[in-house]
Amino acid sequence: MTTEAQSSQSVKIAYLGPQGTFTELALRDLAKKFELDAEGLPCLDVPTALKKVASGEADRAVIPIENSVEGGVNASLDALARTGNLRIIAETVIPIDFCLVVRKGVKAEQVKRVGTHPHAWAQCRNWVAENFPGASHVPATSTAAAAELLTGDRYPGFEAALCNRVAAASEGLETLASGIADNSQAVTRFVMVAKPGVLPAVTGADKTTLQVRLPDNEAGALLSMLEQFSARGVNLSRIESRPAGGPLGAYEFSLDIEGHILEQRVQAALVGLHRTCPQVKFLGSYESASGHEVKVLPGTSDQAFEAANDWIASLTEVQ
Ligand SMILES: O=C(O)C(=O)C[C@]1(C(=O)O)C=C[C@@H](O)C=C1
Repeated sequence: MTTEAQSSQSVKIAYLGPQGTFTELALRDLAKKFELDAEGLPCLDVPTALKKVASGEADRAVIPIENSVEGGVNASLDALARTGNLRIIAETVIPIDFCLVVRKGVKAEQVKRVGTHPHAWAQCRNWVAENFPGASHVPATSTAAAAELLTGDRYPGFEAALCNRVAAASEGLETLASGIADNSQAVTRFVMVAKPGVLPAVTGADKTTLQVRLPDNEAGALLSMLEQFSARGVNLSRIESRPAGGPLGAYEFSLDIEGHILEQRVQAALVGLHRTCPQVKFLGSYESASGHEVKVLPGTSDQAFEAANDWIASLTEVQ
């Protein structure tokens, strides 16, 4: 058998570009971890990166999914749930801090507008308010896209950009400040996505991502969804409500649970969801970046489920 690492063919990985985004840093990190000969395909946005995988133009995509300051990256969560038939196969968590860059020669007092990705702005707005009072945000498709616009000939509508150190090192730019972060602990979680194939192996430190639609207008529907997990000792590490895309008031829940779909307690919870919820999307089981072993509560191990199934079989056996 030839693994991807041994094969001479490179793996095409679509990502939020251009070169020099935090997403590209995450891609390089994942490629190193899985020893992939990665060929990055920079995309304008996350839905485009995912579509490239769905259409077969790319083998994988790397997308930001959750930020410790701003919460879930809605554009990614929605695109992942709607693109259809894609699975998360790995994740990584990257510490985030920013540089404020300008065109060479531009002085700090000339900075009135700051271009960057909305998530980046959310992580630096207090710093900007303190150091550049009155400066406003101009949204860009990514941090590196904002930096790149500053290197062009035309005025991009802002004098400074917030980006990472890689993009800040681009020719023609000058760094006015670095190590910028309203929260010095800020991290962003990125996932690698592929078409369904072989499931990543069970490691004991796994996560499963789901998108669940609740029955409309049913009292206690959220509680009964959560009970499917609690009854099997399955812990949730993230839960977010997202509009279902139809009329006002219809919501889906995007969640990460601890455990792997090949584990019996996770399967039992999914069976319960499937019986009681109009739609359950399985978006992948994969090793968590923390590598922390999942705590399996007494009575919820695979052995406990097998023993219980054997017991039922013994009760129903024809003598
Ligand atoms: O703009 C980038 O560089 C990105 O990779 C996107 C993104 C995000 O979507 O959160 C990634 C990490 C940072 O939190 C800021 C922006």
